[in-house]
Amino acid sequence: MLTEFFTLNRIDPAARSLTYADIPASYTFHLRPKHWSRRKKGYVIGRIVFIPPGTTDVYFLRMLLTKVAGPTSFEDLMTVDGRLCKDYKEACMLRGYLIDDGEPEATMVEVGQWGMPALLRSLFVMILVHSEVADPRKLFETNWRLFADDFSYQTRRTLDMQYFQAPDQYLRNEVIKHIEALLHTHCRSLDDFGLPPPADLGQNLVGNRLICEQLNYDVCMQQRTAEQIYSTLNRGQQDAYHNIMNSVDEGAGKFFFLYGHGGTGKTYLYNTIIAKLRSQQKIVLVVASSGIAATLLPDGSTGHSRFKIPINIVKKGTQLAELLQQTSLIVWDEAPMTHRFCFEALNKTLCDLMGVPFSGPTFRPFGGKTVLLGGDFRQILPVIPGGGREETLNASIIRSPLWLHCHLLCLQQNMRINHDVINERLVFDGMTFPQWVLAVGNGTVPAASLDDNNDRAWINIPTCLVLPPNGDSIAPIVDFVFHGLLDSYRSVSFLKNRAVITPTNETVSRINASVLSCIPEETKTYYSTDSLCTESTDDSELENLYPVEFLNSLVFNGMPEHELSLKLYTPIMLLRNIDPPAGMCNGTRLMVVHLGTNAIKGIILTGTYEGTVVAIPRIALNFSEHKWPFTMKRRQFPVRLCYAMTINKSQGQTLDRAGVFLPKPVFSHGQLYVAISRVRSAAGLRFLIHNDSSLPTNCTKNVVYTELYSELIFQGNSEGFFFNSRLHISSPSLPYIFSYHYLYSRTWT
Ligand SMILES: Nc1ncnc2c1ncn2[C@@H]1O[C@H](COP(=O)(O)OP(=O)(O)OP(=O)(O)O)[C@@H](O)[C@H]1O
Repeated sequence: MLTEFFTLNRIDPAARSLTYADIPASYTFHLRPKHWSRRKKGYVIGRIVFIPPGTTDVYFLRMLLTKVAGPTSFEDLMTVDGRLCKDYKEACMLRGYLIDDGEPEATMVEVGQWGMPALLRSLFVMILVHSEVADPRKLFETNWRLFADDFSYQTRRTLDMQYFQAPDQYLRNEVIKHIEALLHTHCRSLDDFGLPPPADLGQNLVGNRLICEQLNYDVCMQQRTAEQIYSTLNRGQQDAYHNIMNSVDEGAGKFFFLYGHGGTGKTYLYNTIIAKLRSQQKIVLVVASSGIAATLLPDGSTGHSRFKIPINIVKKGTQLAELLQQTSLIVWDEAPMTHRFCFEALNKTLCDLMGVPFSGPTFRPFGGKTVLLGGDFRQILPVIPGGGREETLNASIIRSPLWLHCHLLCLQQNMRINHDVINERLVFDGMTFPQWVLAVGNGTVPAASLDDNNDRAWINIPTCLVLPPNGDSIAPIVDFVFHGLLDSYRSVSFLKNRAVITPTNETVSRINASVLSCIPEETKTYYSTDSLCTESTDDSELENLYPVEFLNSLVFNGMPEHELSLKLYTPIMLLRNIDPPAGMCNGTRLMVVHLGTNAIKGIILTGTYEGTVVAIPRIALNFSEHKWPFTMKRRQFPVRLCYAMTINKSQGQTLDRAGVFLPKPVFSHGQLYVAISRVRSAAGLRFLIHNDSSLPTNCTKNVVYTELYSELIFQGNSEGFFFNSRLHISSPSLPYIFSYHYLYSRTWT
């Protein structure tokens, strides 16, 4: 009938004054052949099928047919002032049949001033259903935030996270779901009004506590922090900042390594980037290789615990998988001390989760996530039990295939060092103390000339830093570090700033026992209960072969002693990450303030949680070693006295007074550098060296795997600013890199 109506309008000028709805009053429709002819008698009222208001095309076609007189075709209906509209709705708009959204919009704004979100949602639906809103989608997009206020609040209460800002995507979806339910009560649907259906967001928003935790930040505070720190960044930090932020903003997914010696402001830069991204409601996962470094980062945790490396594989669909998928940036501090397999495992996990192939032209490191590793390769490298130089180097991230994709960012300006009189004084061979520390780290201190020894690793320690030995007594170093112990042994500030540092656990125990014996407090001894882990063996005979007394005598790396003797006010160090979010990490130092039967009460001495009082329970710890055919379980407080600590444990600690006791030389890369770089000034550092009588007492070994540095930077060819076709180096003073000695001697000045 409609086609014939158009035909009639083309041939009969009289019909052109009528609309489709009017035509039956003056014309009759014939079926064979189909056509309209002028009505000769009678009067008929035309009726067009009712179509409820909405956004469907037929609704607007119907509106045109009831209002436009004499159209000659569908195109003619859609043409307004000579312009062919894209659809009937637009034609209605241009012809002025639809009310301008100004009015619904004004209604929303007005009621928005006093109405609650639930009321606004109902109002919106009423307007949709009962008014002919020209563009419901636009009205929704401009107002949905008004409808969502109560969802934000409810989410915060449910999660008990006062700063949690539910992501827009989640809030919008909740609004859509509620509006859909309201429309159903009017027998209408979202589709009727061109509104999007609710998305299936799974459990990845408020259903996923891991994600919520990463969004529970006061965005205004983060923004202020980011702005404030950003304004103080030095040039190198700014360059690195923009490189990293661009990668996140553009979704470029670059892999960066932030390289700089201690004090060049790596942590400062991480903090700026983290605050900026968190202020934008982006997820940043912040981890460090050691628990102690993790406590220095905002909401940091250890890489192993965060990514469940290496045992658990992150399965798709789990909360952790969703968290990783939604992460914008991963920051990993102290990366050089982590085995490259951990990064490779993370790479595979992320590739798997992000659907990126592990190899080939479309491979993207870490599945296309921006990853920022950082640290100082002069420090301790991954510890490989029984491993030598090559095994240690092979475990470094530099030897990983991932390194070829790395963008190396260098920080060179030391922002920490005290340029005080003592530090500026020359200590050795024309070098000031800070220059000498870096030269030790770089392995560029001249070799000592020793009569019977051609090992060039032996170096002379500046004599002003060496204490004269007294037989094999440890008294000189203990006296230097704990000078005034009897007056100050209860003082937190005294204890937190000093320690003896030495390469092995054996010497640590000896020094601890010696200092403990001087403390005028009662000793309390805790004995561990040791057993064989039944799950580790089927051999019931093993229990007879290895009696409990034997297990009590065993000492494993990182294991608390069977006989743990403590006194009030002694400093202890945690040996396990028992509660990282509360600052109780492997390496955290505390002072004992109560020795209970089942718990030890302590005050955290350093880091973000300094001054916090905590309780430490006994826990069960499992240990195994290749040479024993069993796993041993020891139930004990996971602590050790820490008047002295091993060099490896001292990494990350800052001290005012450190005594480096070397009954034997260090044995691994970076140990001497880590030991001497714990202090801020030469005045706080002394050595006690027990060498064979054939060697001078100011002479010791410095183990530095220098090939690491050449592999770090000098790999491959040069390509403009880049040294390797894929290894990119960005540094404001790149030419200095060609002269290592010059570079590192410059950085302290
Ligand atoms: N741009 C800067 N302006 C002011 N102070 C800064 C700046 N950058 C760093 N600092 C300060 O310098 C000191 C060292 O910085 P930071 O701890 O970030 O160095 P780092 O490279 O992480 O050192 P480490 O490797 O020993 O942990 C800190 O006290 C920090 O506040």
